[in-house]
Amino acid sequence: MERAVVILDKLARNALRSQLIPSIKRPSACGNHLERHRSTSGSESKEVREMLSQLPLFAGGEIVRGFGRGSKELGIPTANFPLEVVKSLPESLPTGAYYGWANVDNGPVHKMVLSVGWNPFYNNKEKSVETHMLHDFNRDLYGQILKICIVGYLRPERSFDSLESLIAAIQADIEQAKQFLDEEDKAKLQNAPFFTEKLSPSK
Ligand SMILES: Cc1cc2nc3c(=O)[nH]c(=O)nc-3n(C[C@H](O)[C@H](O)[C@H](O)COP(=O)(O)O)c2cc1C
Ligand SMILES: Nc1ncnc2c1ncn2[C@@H]1O[C@H](COP(=O)(O)OP(=O)(O)O)[C@@H](O)[C@H]1O
Repeated sequence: MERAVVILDKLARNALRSQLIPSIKRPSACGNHLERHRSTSGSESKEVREMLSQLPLFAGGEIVRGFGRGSKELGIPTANFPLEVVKSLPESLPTGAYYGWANVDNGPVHKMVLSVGWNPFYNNKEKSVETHMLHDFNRDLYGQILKICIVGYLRPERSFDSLESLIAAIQADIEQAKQFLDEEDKAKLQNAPFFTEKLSPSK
């Protein structure tokens, strides 16, 4: 069984690079989330710029069990990738919240938000990559193949004073993701051939 693969679609990446990099200077496309970074440190801005140059990123693999907190504690279920997929994403991809597109077993493509990191609120020991699709599946998805297209970055991961604050932050991520993904250059990525192709082994 092909357990985990990651595909970085260079063509699609190059196609978007020309649109995302200038948008750092023109807040119209991705201004909101980058603004949050400008207000912190200069080095973070550079890191965000470097990260954006790698988007979009396409990845896929089997959905495995996490800690089961997403649906029970947060009311926000997340589909977790195995460690092989987590490790094969670029190391320079900063931890934090992202948005993009996702599908399961080559089915319909849905908007999604994504968490990359150690979940400081829970102090996880392993890095995880977790996708919440903005779709009501009403069932678990373990063992099925998740494909994602990471389109943009929202914010760094952080700890929170309370579970309610963590949930509120993710809900805010979801609202932002919905808006950004309606923009034409981001919306078109939901039709990427990657979502219907057979997965090829890790490159
Ligand atoms: C969009 C998004 C943003 C997140 N941001 C944070 C964060 O800033 N800090 C944090 O500790 N966890 C964050 N999480 C991760 C949740 O804590 C995690 O999904 C939850 O613990 C469920 O994990 P599980 O799938 O292992 O049960 C985020 C999750 C999502 C989907
Ligand atoms: N909209 C959705 N987005 C992502 N995963 C979902 C969704 N709906 C159901 N699931 C599935 O729900 C199950 C439970 O999620 P969660 O509570 O986060 O557990 P885990 O920590 O094992 O991932 C997982 O199999 C997940 O794949």
